[in-house]
Amino acid sequence: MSCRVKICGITNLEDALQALGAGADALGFVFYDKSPRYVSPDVANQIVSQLPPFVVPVGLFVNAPDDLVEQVSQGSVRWVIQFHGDETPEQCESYGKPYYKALRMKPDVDVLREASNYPSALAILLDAYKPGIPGGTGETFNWNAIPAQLPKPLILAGGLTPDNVATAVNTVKPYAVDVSGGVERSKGLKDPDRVIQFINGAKHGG
Ligand SMILES: O=C(O)c1ccccc1NCC(=O)[C@H](O)[C@H](O)COP(=O)(O)O
Repeated sequence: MSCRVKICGITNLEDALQALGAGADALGFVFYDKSPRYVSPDVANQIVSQLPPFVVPVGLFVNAPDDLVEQVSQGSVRWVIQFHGDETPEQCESYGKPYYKALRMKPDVDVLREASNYPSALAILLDAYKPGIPGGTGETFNWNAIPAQLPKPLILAGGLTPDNVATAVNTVKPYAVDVSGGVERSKGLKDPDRVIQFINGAKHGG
């Protein structure tokens, strides 16, 4: 089975449909208002209502208030939630929705221990750590620090690009890869050619 691809930071329908046409499996929508990729719940739910079947829309939150998560979730039964902040396992479970937990690769992080704290997560996403920026850093991290036996499917993120994604997939062998900045033409807008190159690299080695 080839590696799955999540294109994150979708802000408009055109980019969503282009990514799906190129073979994306999941689309990420950032509900963190300090991000240049922020999208409002209304716009995101409007986009999700026009997606074809067999596509996973992923709503991304960073220590968000309950009412924001609920407002988004109630817009469509299709949402999977990606918790990208310091949310506890209890918070992640409290919405009754399937979820991914993102862990940032701080130098001293015990990934196995952290990941095992979220037994109800569908997957664990590993992302680069940059103080003050919770995600979308455009930076890679040391893939050798990823434990071989994670308890959940791994989504690899952080600084992936059309140039390094095939190496990342061959080295780490993740369940899926996740990209934002590496396939943009400007913050929040995707570059169709880079999206195609990235997905080909992830699924077919370039
Ligand atoms: O993308 C953002 O702006 C963002 C902001 C705050 C929290 C998370 C964010 N993105 C999460 C993602 O899933 C990104 O795809 C992931 O961090 C990788 O980003 P990049 O290094 O730009 O590919």
